[in-house]
Amino acid sequence: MNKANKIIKVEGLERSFPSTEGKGETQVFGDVWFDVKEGEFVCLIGHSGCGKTTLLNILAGLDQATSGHVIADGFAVEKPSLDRAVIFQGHALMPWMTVMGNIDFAVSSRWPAWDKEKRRAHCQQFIDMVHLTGSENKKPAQLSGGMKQRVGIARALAIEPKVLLMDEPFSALDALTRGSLQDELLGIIAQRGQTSFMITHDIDEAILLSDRIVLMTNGPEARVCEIVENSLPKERTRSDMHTHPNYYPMRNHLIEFLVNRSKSFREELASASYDPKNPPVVRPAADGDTLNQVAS
Ligand SMILES: Nc1ncnc2c1ncn2[C@@H]1O[C@H](COP(=O)(O)OP(=O)(O)OP(=O)(O)O)[C@@H](O)[C@H]1O
Repeated sequence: MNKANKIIKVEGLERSFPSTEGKGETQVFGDVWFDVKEGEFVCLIGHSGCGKTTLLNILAGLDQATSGHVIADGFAVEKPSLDRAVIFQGHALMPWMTVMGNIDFAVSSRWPAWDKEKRRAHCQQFIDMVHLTGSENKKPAQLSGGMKQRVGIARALAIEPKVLLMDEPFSALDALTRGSLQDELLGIIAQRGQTSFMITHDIDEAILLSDRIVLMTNGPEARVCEIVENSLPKERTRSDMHTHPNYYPMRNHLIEFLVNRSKSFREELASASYDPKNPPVVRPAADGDTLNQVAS
C-alpha cells in the first residue's frame, strides 16, 4: 500500500445555492482542500448544515461543485462511478429484491460479462463477510435496520470500489447495533485496506475508525478549520480505545472544536497564518499536541 498515493484530491471546492430570499446565492462551503490517501480512512465532522452531505455528493459525482474540483484516482469527478461506492444514511435497498438480488444487481453492473454462478459466488463472499449468511433470500422488509445496513455495506464492498463513501451510515441504528457494525466495518476495512471517507456526527466513531479527521466549521461559508491526525494506535478496538492515554486528548480536542471553535473560527481564518490549501494538522496526545503545516 502506497500511503503517499492520493486517491481523492479535493481542490478549492465551493458549493453555493440560490438564496432562499430569492436574491443572489448562499455559499454553503468554499475553499475546501484536503485529500484521502490510498488505504486511508478519513472522517469529516461538522455541525448540521455545514455541507457535509453536499460535499459527499460532489465526491460521489451526484452533485456538481460551483467551483473547484474533485480528482479521483487522477481524473476529475463529473458523474457517479462504480469506483466510488456510496453507503447512505438510509439503506437505499430495492425492496422487491432479496439480499442476494440487491447485491447481485450491483455486481452485474460492475462485471456484466460474469455469468450468474460467478456473480452469486462473489456476492456470497460479501454476504458472509457481513454475517448475513442464511438471509440471502430475505427481502428488506424482513430485515432489521442493522441487517439492512449490513446489506448496504456488502453491496458497496462487492463492487470492489477504489473508495468507499459513507454518509452517517449508522446514525439511524440503536447504540448496540451501531457499536457492533462499527467493529465489523473496522475489521473489514483493515483486512481489505479499503480507502474510505465517512461523514459522522459521532466523535467516538471518528476516533475508532479514522486515520485523519477533517473538521468543518459551521455554515454558511463553512471552511476546513483543521485536520486532526489520530494519535491512537492503529490496532485499537472500541472496548480498549478509552483506556489509551491519547483517547481523552483526542476526544477533548474534537469536543472543543464542535462546542466552540466551529463557531469562532472566523477569527482564526482572519489570521495571516491560515492557508486553506494547507489547513493546520494537529495530533492531540497525552504528551502534548503536535501541530504541523504539511505541504500538499
Ligand atoms: N439542492 C439544494 N438547494 C438549496 N439548498 C441546499 C440544497 N442542498 C443542500 N442545501 C443547503 O445546503 C446546506 C448544507 O446541507 P447539507 O445537507 O449538505 O448539510 P449537512 O452538513 O450534511 O447537514 P446534516 O448534518 O444535518 O445532514 C443546508 O443549508 C441546505 O439547506
